[in-house]
Amino acid sequence: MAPAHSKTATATGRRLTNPKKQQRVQKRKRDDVDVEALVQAVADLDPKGSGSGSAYSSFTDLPLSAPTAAGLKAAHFSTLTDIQAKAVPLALKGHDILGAAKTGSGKTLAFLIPVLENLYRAQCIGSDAGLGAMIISPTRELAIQIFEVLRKVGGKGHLFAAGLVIGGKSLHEERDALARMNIVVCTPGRILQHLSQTALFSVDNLRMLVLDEADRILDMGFQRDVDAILDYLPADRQTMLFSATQTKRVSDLARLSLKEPEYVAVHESASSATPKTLQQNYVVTPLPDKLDTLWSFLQSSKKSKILVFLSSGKQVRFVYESFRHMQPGIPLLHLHGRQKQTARLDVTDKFSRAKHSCLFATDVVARGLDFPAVDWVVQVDCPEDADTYIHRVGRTARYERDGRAVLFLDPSEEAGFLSKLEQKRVAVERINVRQNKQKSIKDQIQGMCFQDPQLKYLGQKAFASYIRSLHVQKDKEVFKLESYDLEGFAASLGLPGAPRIKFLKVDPEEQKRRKNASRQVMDEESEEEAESGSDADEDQGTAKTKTKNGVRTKYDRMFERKNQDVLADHYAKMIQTDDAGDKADLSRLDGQQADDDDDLFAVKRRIPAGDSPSPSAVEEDNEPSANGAGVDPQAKTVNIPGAKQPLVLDSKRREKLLKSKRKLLKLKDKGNKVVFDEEGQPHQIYELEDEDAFKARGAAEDQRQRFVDEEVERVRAADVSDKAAAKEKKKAKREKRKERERAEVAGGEDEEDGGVPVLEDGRAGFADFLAGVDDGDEGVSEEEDEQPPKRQKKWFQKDDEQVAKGARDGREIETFDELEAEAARLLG
Ligand SMILES: Nc1ncnc2c1ncn2[C@@H]1O[C@H](COP(=O)(O)OP(=O)(O)OP(=O)(O)O)[C@@H](O)[C@H]1O
Repeated sequence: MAPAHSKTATATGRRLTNPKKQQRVQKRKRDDVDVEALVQAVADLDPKGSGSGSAYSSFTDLPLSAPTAAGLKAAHFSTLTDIQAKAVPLALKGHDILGAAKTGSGKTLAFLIPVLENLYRAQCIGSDAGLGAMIISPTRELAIQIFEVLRKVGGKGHLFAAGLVIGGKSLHEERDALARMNIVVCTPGRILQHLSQTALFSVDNLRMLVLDEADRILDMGFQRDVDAILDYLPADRQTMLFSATQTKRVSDLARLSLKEPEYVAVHESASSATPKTLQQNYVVTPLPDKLDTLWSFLQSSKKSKILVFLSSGKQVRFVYESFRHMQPGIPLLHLHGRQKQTARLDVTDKFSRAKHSCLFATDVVARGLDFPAVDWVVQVDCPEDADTYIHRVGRTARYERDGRAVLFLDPSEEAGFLSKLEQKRVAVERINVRQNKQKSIKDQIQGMCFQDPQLKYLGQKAFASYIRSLHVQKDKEVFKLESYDLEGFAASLGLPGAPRIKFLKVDPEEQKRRKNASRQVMDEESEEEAESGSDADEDQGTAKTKTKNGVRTKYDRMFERKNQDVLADHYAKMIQTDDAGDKADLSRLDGQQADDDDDLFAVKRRIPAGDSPSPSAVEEDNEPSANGAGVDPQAKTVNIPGAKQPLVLDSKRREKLLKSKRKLLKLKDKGNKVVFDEEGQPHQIYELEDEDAFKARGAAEDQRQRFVDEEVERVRAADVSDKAAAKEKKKAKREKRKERERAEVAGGEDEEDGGVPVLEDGRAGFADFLAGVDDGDEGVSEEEDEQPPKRQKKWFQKDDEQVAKGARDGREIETFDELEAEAARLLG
């Protein structure tokens, strides 16, 4: 099989002089004979099984073309799995198929083999033949995986042009390739884009349509795209649907215009809907303790390959970033739908190849992905329904391998979700976490969030998105928002309190109380000020005057806010991006894409329009111009170094202003005079002490003298105690050295006897090295005592003097030139 861009078989009928072309034509003739025989063999095929009525067990039992048989052999596929044995013969005969089988049971080959074979028998090969088969997958990762299997099996001799259309490349590139494809593996959104925009892309010859993870593709999320795609496709085609949790809705089947579909459900009568080799458990862990439990789990499973499911990309990012900082001792990876395509591919590839690793992911990897040898699937956040549970746990225990899965449930979710699982024939057994293994990481996370505002920001986003995910859950028997300990959950994400979420109804009484409380405080304050009879307020403008009247404006509230700079970086960027109409990359932690549910936050500290974004955030984006100003071409703002706010370029006059340095000076901050205290801390000038109070403490000279005396006394006392401490240290060290020498003399007993470890060259080891370091003047080590005293560098000496002298230090003046230079130095 050739990729879409390579040459396909040449049309027959022309005189061919090229030997390669002649060979190809001969092969085609042979193929023609093959094809005729195959068509006959398929017509004779009994889809129910071999002659004796039993299902087919080997691929060699089926009438397959030579290239497909060779591909299967090369990939070491010899026996058919149950779903393949039942679905492939029916599909070869052209039936529409509704295929359902457990996860990891080989459904991909069950539709790929018929695709290759049916197109081969129809000789739908080469660019003239047009597109013969379309395989739709819900995610890019799964589409890539299907394409890889197609290449593996079809790559041994088939001449089809096959391609992937999942986005990530330019439309133009994909368009050119699409025009020549016989088989396309695609995602719904991207293929629809081509169907509606690419003039040369014809689907008139399409014979086969396959929906992998059909129930997902047909559900609400893709409904519009899929319906639009179906409108373009010819009605006369073979349609195949596959999934571990198959749709049976009549409306879905009608949408797809299936013709007397064969329902092939191999595990329907099985006692469990999940693989037999999968061990499934759950632990009840309250929401605030989930991260503790996850951390403790990772600590005890470092030599495993683990896939951890969380409910949203924000959860994934927060857990990944915070755990990464705490270095769990197992390589961490993360994957969610908002990552860039290249990053997603890189992560799936790394996780596939890893022996021991932990991947935090959203449901973007819940379906279809065939990561090799996953030991554990951990569901930290409860899945939305039992089907999602089945797909998630299906990432382990694939094709007869063993695997384990554990589900974390909040006490409020336990009864509801277990009954849903039971209805779907999924049995999970409760286990408890060993208390001696459970470790709390709440303090660590809180500490990290305190130090790193970006992590705290991620925590807030994670909180909001999790609450939203609970809020939008359809199954209210399982997800009862009021039953969760949200304050505790916020604390477990390192937040000082639960952020307020718009859709969470606040008790109206409480809301009223909060409003009135702040007004009361302001009223009390203004009353106090009025009583003190200060006139100063009136000079400070309307804000305070109004406060006196009991009316608070939004400006009052703005100036009352504390810690305004904590998240300024993020909010500034957020506002900037919004303004530019571009939801671009907000994250500076790992370069991932922006989030789109910011509206969930009742942002209490949004930066007012007049305030400038933090300089660092703006400077990063802006290129410096000739006069030092950085221009952001999208936002049309300019950063003026030293100016309080960026200059908005909204008129020609302002653009001209940029060219005049003198005029720019007007925009710059004039600067503030500050006074430094004893500790070197700057203070505003108005913070200076009142002159009268200063005078009341005596004459200035007396005060100075008193201060000097006190300081001298303090330094003297400190000196005495320092010397005593240094003496003690020196004594202890001498004792230690003597002890060591005694030990060496006594026959060099080895260090296993408790002595100080000795390095190979006889030097003392690390412990002794530490003991030899001293910070006091008196504590200089004895070896150093024996060395000639180092010349002290005079505190006023310049470095260049030192360099000039350094060349001559330690030796006599020998030449006349040197003598002259020395004389010049002494004079000058
Ligand atoms: N006939 C076969 N012989 C040996 N291995 C097979 C065979 N068919 C499939 N496999 C292997 O089984 C694994 C699972 O196959 P596949 O991904 O097709 O499962 P699936 O049923 O599509 O799973 P899911 O429901 O999760 O999408 C793959 O690693 C595949 O290589």
